[in-house]
Amino acid sequence: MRRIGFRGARAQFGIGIVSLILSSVATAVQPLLVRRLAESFLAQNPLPTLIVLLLITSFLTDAIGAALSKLLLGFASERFVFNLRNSVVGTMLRTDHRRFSSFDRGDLNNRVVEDIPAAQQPYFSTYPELLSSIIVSVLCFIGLLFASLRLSLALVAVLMLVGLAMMLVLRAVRIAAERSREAEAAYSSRLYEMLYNFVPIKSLRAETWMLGMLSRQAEESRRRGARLITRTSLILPIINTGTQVSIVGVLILGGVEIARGNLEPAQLATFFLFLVYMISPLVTIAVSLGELGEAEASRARLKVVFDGLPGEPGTAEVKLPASPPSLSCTSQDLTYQYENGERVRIPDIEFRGPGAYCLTGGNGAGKSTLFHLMNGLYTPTTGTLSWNGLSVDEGSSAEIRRLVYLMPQSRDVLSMSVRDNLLMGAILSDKEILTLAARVGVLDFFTTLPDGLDTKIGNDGIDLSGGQKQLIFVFHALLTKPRVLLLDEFASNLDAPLKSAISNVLAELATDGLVIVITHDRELLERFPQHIVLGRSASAR
Ligand SMILES: Nc1ncnc2c1ncn2[C@@H]1O[C@H](COP(=O)(O)OP(=O)(O)OP(=O)(O)O)[C@@H](O)[C@H]1O
Repeated sequence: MRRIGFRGARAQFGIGIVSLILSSVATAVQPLLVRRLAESFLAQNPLPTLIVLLLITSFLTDAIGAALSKLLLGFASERFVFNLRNSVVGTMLRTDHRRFSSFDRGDLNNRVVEDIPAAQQPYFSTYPELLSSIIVSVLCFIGLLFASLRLSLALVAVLMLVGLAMMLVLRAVRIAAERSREAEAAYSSRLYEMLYNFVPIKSLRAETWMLGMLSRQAEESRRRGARLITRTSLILPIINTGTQVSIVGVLILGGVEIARGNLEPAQLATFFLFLVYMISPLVTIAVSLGELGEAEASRARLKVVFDGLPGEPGTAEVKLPASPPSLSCTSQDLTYQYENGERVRIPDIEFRGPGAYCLTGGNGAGKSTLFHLMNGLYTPTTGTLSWNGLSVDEGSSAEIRRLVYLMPQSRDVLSMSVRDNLLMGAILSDKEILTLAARVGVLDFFTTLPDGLDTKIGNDGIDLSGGQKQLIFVFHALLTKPRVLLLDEFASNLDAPLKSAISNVLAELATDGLVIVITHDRELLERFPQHIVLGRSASAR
């Protein structure tokens, strides 16, 4: 994860850290220089030019170094988020469909949007702040040791007690942060579902019920968030009390030491100066360690995505020829088991191309499952399915999907232009799109769009009817002209003339390819007389 995130950001990160170190060292030498200046004033010597120059230089280095490091680390963190987002989304899109289905989509959305920015926090904010604070604290502590060994040892004793209390609190913070992130992600998933099903929820008057479900999840998230805040809120009081006890202790003990003649007032003043310079870094160290616990919770959630979504195995060699003289798809003892244990048995079937088939059968007979297997999206659990003798398995599935196009039963248009929805990356001219439109008698639909093919669909653009959406899905399939086209209920929303015109295009595709249509539509069943019926056993008629 770190390797991917830092790609292209290493130089900015490196210079940012060097600037930070310079700035921290410049901060830590200031008490020393101030002490020298004060001593010179007390001795009524002339103004020590070198010390003054060094002090001014240290102020400037401190300010410039701190600003530069903030800027460069900020740029590097944006790059880190960008790299990780691209990588996670790329992994999701390339991953095995079956593994992907076991993830909750709302939760995945939350991991990319929320967890990635949270997980970058340590590298670009918390660790650098820790580094800077440790440098200043250590250098100031060395200054303290030189000013008074006894007072330093007393200070260490107080700091150790504070450190112990901090460790206990930080552990509690980390656990609470993990639980809080999980609760937030669960809320995000439920919200995602509500937004996705907004229309059915409204139309079925289920708003109150859905609000209740969301409120319960929000309440859980609030409860866990409150627990995290309770624990985090202990950090500052512990560090403040520790600081106050240290200051008061140093003054009392220092006074006693001066009275006993063991310490000079100037030594106590120097000790005090170093202590004051050390307080702010110590507070930062404590707060940063608390933040690390929260970032760790996000990092663990991202790790699950990286580990749980392995990419599909690539196909080293192209095994299925793009244009064989004939095509055949056969299955033997084929079964597919879903994540929930549901096992679908497919009777032995055989499709032979060129040609067109209708695939029919009762609800739940396994038609869509068979299409997903034929497309390589699913791989057989037992038995075999093969294209021209090439078995559908993990090694061949990506290659099979290159030639076998599946238009699934349920999908939605993308909030992009009509052209993007039609082509989805395919490179085709407007003329090719409009020629097909003219052929199936829907040229008017495309030419009367407000911005032509650039018309946006969705919030900023036009809304489409169910049939118009289906037209766009079918058009995409027809324009890409695959060798094998699997259409799952493509005609349910299309009017009779359009259905008939599209059937003609399909018949033409079937002259040198294979077209299979899942349908119960009488006209289509008559138009494509080769049928395979899935039931208890498949039968070809
Ligand atoms: N994602 C899934 N997870 C678990 N089981 C599933 C899933 N998809 C389908 N099934 C189960 O697999 C069986 C076959 O479903 P499939 O969708 O393939 O049937 P179908 O013939 O296409 O049905 P229909 O005509 O109703 O669309 C059904 O029993 C269904 O419950």
